[in-house]
Amino acid sequence: MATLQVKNMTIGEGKPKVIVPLVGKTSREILNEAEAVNRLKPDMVEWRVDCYNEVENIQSVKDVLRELRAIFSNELLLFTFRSHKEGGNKVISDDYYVELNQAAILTGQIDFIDIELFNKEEVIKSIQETAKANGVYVIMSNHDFTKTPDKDEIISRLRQMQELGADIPKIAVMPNSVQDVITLLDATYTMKTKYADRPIITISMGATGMISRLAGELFGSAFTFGAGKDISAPGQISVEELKTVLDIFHKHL
Ligand SMILES: O=C1C[C@@](O)(C(=O)O)C[C@@H](O)[C@@H]1O
Repeated sequence: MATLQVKNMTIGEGKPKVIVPLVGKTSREILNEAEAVNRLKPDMVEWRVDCYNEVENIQSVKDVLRELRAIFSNELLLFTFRSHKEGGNKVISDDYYVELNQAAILTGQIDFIDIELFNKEEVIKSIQETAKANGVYVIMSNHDFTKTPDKDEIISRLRQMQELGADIPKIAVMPNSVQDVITLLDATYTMKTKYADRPIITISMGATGMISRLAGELFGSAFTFGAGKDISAPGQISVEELKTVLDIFHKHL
């Protein structure tokens, strides 16, 4: 599994890097949250723009992005519109999904953009081309909030993302048993050792899946999401606790 160098961060080696989501609803809430999250010293900050009540106003989105960049001048910034069908907060049209993501890329304020795999090919292509042309890296993602697909299906989705040219393929799934967590970890390790030629992110959500957020250095997940002011998905623990465990793994591995 090759690493990816972005700014001064080598992604895919050593400790998993910590991403903290921003899930505020108003501009004010988001900026207050950002100040608090900044103190946690995350490696990357994810703005979950689907939580923002003005997400349908491109100018407001751009204004918030400018302020976020000023706060997070050293951290990587990830822009994510999570669709309603994959656990997000708002339903928007394909056209607006493309327009919003392209506008975010063109601000020059973000480092990464999230594009969901389960989109029409032309939707993925248009956003990806804009990202490439503007030096923005693509995390391609897929989420299942109800179950864990089998090992082959998890691997097949991650490989599909890789074939589509994602810089970082990512999958988050919900376990209904401990065996499901083992399936996710098994798929992750097989991906890391057999198929991945770039960093990947894998998550088993909920309390049962917590180990997947802690042991990425062992199994092969390059990033892990920690809770800032609020969680953006079940199973996220505080950044402080998360970093403690990541340090323990790193020290002894
Ligand atoms: O895709 C992911 C992963 C996530 O769902 C998690 O389980 O930590 C949290 C989301 O904010 C993010 O976009």
